[in-house]
Amino acid sequence: MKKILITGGAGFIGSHVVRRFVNNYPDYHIVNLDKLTYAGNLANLSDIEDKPNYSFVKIDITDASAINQLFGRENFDAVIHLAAESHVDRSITDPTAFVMTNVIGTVNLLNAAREYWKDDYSNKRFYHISTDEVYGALGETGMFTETTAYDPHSPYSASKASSDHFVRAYHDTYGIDCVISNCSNNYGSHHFPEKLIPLAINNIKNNKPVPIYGKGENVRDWLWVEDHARAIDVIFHQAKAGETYNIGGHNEWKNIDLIHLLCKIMDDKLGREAGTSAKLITFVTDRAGHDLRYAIDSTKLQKELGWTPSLQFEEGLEKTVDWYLVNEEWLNNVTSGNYQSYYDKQYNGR
Ligand SMILES: Cc1cn([C@H]2C[C@H](O)[C@@H](COP(=O)(O)OP(=O)(O)O[C@H]3O[C@H](C)C(=O)[C@H](O)[C@H]3O)O2)c(=O)[nH]c1=O
Repeated sequence: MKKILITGGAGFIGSHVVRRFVNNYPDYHIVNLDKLTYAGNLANLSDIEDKPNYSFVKIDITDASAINQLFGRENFDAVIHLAAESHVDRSITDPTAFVMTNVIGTVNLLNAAREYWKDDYSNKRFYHISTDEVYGALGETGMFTETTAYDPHSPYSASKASSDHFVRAYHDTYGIDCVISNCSNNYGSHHFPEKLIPLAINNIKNNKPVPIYGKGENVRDWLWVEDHARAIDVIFHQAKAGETYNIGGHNEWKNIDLIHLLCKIMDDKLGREAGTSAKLITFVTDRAGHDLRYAIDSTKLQKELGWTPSLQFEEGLEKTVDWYLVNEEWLNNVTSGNYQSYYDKQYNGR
């Protein structure tokens, strides 16, 4: 049985990866490591938490000794590293938290891999999940490829760029089998409502203003989170050591156009008169250093490993809205801060 450490498994993307691996690979044991910050929520995994091939450990990756003890106790075959501070706005107000978790935390994991796998790196794998924001910003044309030079602008993207560099350095210097993927914006279920799409869904539902930074002209490439989890599965199993893959939806939207589409879906779903939700759109002060456009070319992943996105955006957005409307309790819990009590109830004393 393979033992795989997935870090950040209680977060948005992480929980989709954990669910996929636990369900699809009964012969793997998945250890989910998460600090359970405001954005980590074990309720995201309530459907798989009792499976025999799943366990959870609450650890902060900035705690090197806790990481080393874990590696000493468990004989991991691989690490899929998703744990990160991920919200660009928070990185602008508190950059140090991003350096600590995203840079120091990643180096702590790499050091543990280096120490505990040193007898034979060949059968191990360290897979770092990263972002397209490391490449910087595009004008109106062009796309990021795997050879685009790094040019991060926000403290968040600078911390992810730095952690990518460390992962490559440990591959080149110590020979650890490392793989990196850089993905575009994700959307789907279990997304903490501070990011654009879930925040807008929550605000529209509650008749609150939907804040659009600047003029809403910024462009993002949106990918359904389950397609990202499938890409991670494919890359984890098939990529050669040292490789990097870009992952994207080939699905660019200006923020304002996306929000208008979302408002239309919400009007339909909530039985509101057409145009009601759009009245909530409120233009607010722009994000500092706001990157104009991200667009990512995933041809390499498609050609070499055969992955393509499965879901059309309009359909995926509707599915996402449905999920939030049905899972009102989840949304109320995360927005009221109650979700921590879920952890206390489920895991304290175990
Ligand atoms: C929260 C919010 C955002 N925005 C704008 C800012 C961006 O142009 C766009 C998406 O913002 P969001 O914060 O949802 O995501 P990004 O800043 O693009 O970054 C996200 O996608 C990448 C790949 C990651 O790697 C990040 O971890 C992830 O957070 O909407 C608004 O106009 N209003 C709002 O209230």
